[in-house]
Amino acid sequence: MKKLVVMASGKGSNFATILDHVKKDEINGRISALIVDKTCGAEEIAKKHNIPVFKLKTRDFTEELIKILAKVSPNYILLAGFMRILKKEVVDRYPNQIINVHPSLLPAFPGLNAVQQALNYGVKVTGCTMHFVDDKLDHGPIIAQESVSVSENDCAESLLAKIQTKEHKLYPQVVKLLCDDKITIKNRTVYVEEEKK
Ligand SMILES: Nc1nc2c(c(=O)[nH]1)N[C@@H](CN(C=O)c1ccc(C(=O)N[C@@H](CCC(=O)O)C(=O)O)cc1)CN2
Ligand SMILES: NCC(=O)N[C@@H]1O[C@H](COP(=O)([O-])[O-])[C@@H](O)[C@H]1O
Repeated sequence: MKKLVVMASGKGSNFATILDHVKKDEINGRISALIVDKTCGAEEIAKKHNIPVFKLKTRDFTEELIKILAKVSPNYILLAGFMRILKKEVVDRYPNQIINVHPSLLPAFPGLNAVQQALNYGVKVTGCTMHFVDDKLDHGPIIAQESVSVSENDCAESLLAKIQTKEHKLYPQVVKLLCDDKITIKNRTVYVEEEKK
């Protein structure tokens, strides 16, 4: 049973989806804590389900975060809409143990407002990416991706909704694979052990 910590800053729809799969025993893991950097929807979800919430208080939250993580001692740290960049001091303590979901097909459109970036560029296909987190931004080895088509009448909200539908499918799948030790990595290539038929 793996210990999971989720980090969020927003509504928490990805957190809620992962929690749902954990509660249905579909994932060999338990969410030990939620870490947030602001009052947010994810915090309300955690409180409703009696999951301990740690709220980062300082602007440079690195030392505070290191102490919290040392106390909880997770196997994996799941960034689910956490909108702050983790410093090298944190990332180096948890090699290949921190993952993130990003609303574009990386390396396209890294950073903030990825969905609007894709619309502004005029791409016909975008999507979401699950990746390991390194000390750079949206640069870590890619674990999995899902695509969505961009229609002419899409706006940022409608396109984000399509992308998040795929995120809510992909994120729990990746967490399940991680908790079942079915993901390995060599250099920048991530290998996923296929389900035995
Ligand atoms: N070391 C890493 N930390 C984080 C990564 C990562 O890949 N490496 N991913 C992000 C998530 N993310 C995109 O997926 C992302 C989050 C935040 C930002 C950003 O520019 N944040 C600003 C503050 C924005 C705000 O407060 O509203 C900043 O930190 O200066 C870009 C991309 C999570 N962390
Ligand atoms: N660059 C990071 C980024 O934009 N992450 C995005 O924040 C959303 C959080 O939604 P949620 O709080 O409902 O899970 C997700 O769609 C995720 O891809």
